[in-house]
Amino acid sequence: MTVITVDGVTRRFGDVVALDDVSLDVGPGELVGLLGPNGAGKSTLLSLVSGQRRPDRGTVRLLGGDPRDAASRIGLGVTPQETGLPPTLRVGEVVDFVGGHFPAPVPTGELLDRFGLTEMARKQTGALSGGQKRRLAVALSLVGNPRVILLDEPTTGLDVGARQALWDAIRAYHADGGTVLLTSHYLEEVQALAERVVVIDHGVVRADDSLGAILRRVALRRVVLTCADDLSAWPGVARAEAVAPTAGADGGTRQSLFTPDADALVRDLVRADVDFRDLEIRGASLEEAFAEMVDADVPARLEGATR
Ligand SMILES: Nc1ncnc2c1ncn2[C@@H]1O[C@H](COP(=O)(O)OP(=O)(O)OP(=O)(O)O)[C@@H](O)[C@H]1O
Repeated sequence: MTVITVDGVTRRFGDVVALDDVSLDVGPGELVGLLGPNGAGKSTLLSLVSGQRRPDRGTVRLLGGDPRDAASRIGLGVTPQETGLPPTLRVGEVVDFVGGHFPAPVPTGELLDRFGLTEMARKQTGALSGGQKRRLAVALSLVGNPRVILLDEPTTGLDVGARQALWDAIRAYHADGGTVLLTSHYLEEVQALAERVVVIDHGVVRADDSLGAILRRVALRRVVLTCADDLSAWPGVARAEAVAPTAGADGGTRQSLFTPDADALVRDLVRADVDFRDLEIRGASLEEAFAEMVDADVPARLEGATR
């Protein structure tokens, strides 16, 4: 049985199509990173899975049931992007309160210990730092001993140490068999945690693959040159695109060759005496390459980049 099933889901807000025919299955014990730029539709997808919203079209199932039924959500823990903690309640009281809604909550002391919050148990949440609040918000997703957790940008705004500590807690939950669907803007975060990565942009799933496969895809470098031959099938070229205007003033086609090893490709082309000119190599950072992956208008961007 899948833990989360999203099938052909479309969700609009007025004229904005936040999700456009999205399908996604998450199996037991998976740790899936949902990666995408601002406004991609990540939070909307989580809100459908947690039953806060209804899809306009398509179906969403959570642990075999309708997420809008409270019974389906007994096995669910959620950390939303923003958490409003009651400022005058103490940390321990908030954990007790949320845990009280579940049949078999984690004992408060144990949960606080796991998240390094023991010393703050008697502090009012209004007195916590931003990082401490975030830690508490993620801890609260686990208080009900859930089978699956949804984390919306769990470590945004945290310093390196706090981020590592939260990652460790998420990893520990996963190692115990828990299922995790988390969103992030940060490749680094997804890289640190996820086994599977779903890239979403403009409400559309652009890629859904293992972390390794996604990283290989985004780690490509771009070799731009003008050549009379089509080099798209050259060894080492993973993908090729014509760059508009494709024809140079004195003939040849301007083309972008994406490759994991730009140096080796250029050496090969020189050795084979391929007649190319105006060579440019753009070393894409992971961020740049990721942006390229979600950019539907790649040829236009490449044209701009080669000027
Ligand atoms: N309640 C709402 N009313 C109107 N439009 C909304 C609402 N919620 C989301 N949207 C729109 O739907 C689209 C997807 O938003 P969503 O919050 O799901 O994206 P996101 O990927 O989570 O973005 P971010 O990374 O910035 O949190 C955006 O265009 C957003 O403006």
